[in-house]
Amino acid sequence: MSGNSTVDKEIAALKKKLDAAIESRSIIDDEFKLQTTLFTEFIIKLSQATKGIDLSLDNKLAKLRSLFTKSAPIADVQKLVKEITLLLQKFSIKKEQEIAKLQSEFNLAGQALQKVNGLPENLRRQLRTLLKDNEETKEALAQYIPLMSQLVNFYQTALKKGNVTDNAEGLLSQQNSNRSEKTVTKPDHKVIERFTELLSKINVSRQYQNQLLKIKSELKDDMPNEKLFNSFLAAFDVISHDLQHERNTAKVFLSTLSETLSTIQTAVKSTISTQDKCNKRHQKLNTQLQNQITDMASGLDQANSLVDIKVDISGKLKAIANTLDEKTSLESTLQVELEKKLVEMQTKIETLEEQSITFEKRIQEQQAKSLQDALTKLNNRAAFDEYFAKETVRYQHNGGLLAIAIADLDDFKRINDTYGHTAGDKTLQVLASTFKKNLAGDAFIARYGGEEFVFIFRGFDKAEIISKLNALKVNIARLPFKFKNNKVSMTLSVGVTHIKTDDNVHIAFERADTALYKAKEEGKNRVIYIQ
Ligand SMILES: Nc1nc2c(ncn2[C@@H]2O[C@H](COP(=O)(O)OP(=O)(O)OP(=O)(O)O)[C@@H](O)[C@H]2O)c(=O)[nH]1
Repeated sequence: MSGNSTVDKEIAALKKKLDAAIESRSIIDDEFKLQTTLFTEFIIKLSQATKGIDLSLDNKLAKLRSLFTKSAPIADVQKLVKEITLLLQKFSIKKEQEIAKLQSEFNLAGQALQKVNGLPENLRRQLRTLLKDNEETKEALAQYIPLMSQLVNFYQTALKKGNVTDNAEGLLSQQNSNRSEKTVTKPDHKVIERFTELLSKINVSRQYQNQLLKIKSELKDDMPNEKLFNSFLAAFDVISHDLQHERNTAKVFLSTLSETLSTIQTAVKSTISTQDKCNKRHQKLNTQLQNQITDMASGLDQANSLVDIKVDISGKLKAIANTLDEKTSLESTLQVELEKKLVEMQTKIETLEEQSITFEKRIQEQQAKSLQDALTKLNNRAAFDEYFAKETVRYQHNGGLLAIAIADLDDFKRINDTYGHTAGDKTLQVLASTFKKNLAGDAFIARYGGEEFVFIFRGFDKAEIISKLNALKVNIARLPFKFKNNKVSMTLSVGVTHIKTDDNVHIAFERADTALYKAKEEGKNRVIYIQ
């Protein structure tokens, strides 16, 4: 009896375990299905954005989609994602070469247009600027492919994470191991951090910037995986729309340019042939007139009476008048035709002019953006490199005073970790505008990266620079930041040095960096100058 009851108890316990296992399995299955759907959606969007770029890329993406629908092993998916990443990277290089080719074709077409006679002077000038700008710009389209490649890389990391914890546990999981309780899968904090940084680096047209900022502001450490996936998809949508927009702008301009060129070519050809025909017709009419006049003269010789002469002359004068009418009408037809052609050409040129203004604006916008930090709107690192190199050369030629300061926020990681990345971003924006308010007239200001900024001073001695930087430091510490109802103050450490005659940009930068390191070591919130 007692033996039976023990067996019953064991059976009941086993059944309970089995039920729990079945339930936990079904939760895992549901979640995996959901994440698979989101990933498949991402692959579809990636396929749409890259469609037609490369046949083997199209095929691999289609294969990836089918692996997902067949719930293939995650190792196969990873292998394919790796291949796709490599292809995108290869394509990024190819695309750059194609853009260079497109630019040179555009230059040739533009130069041909410049040679057309009668082109309005302002259009000629704009074309010259456009051609010059075009030589230097290749950012516009080239930036997208590496972005896609980064996003795919990102997914690969996410996939690996899923694989490390357990192949069916989810793509971005940091799971709660108690699966019998219904838990929401949370993404890894690092993944959100990297995604946020990537979003900060993406430079899209103004009209799409707010959409990216919105996506970024919605990223939170405690957001569920599916929401993060939706953010990936949304970011991808924005990038792909921007790419489309970019392609369209360039396409519209180039097609207007080629249309105008061919209209001008046709008009010139047809004017030449009309002129040719008219010349022949003119010659014929001239001969006719010549003959009529000769005929009139010979008529005079043979006339017997004044009446005969009158009749003869009046008849011949009528014929001459008719020939002259014909000549005038031919000339006016030619005039009308020429005017028509001119109006047609003018209209085309005006359209081209409008398009070239739009295109020029886009190029200028792209150029400005390629030197501007997307988050703070300060100069970016590329702009700093260019400026610092130029100023150093100038200093080596002309002498004077040139100094570089590197400023780094103290304990900024704490802001991110405690209040989130969006709060961190806002902080960086407020600091950037404080830098501008305090130093704009005195220094070139740039965001070097992360929470590091650089200032270049020209014409100030040690005491003046230290006083300016100390004043800035005090103003930063006074900024009234408030996060989640907590008053927070930020401090700044700065390292600064003057450039010396035998310095190069790297040596000077390193000296300022050493000064910054010293400022951090000595307790932060200070300015250190190194000779
Ligand atoms: N919100 C936000 N954070 C960023 C961005 N770029 C870099 N960071 C963060 O800046 C922090 C830098 O941390 P650390 O290098 O440890 O520096 P720190 O906390 O300021 O410490 P000290 O420099 O020693 O005072 C990291 O948390 C980065 O994620 C950005 O664009 N936005």
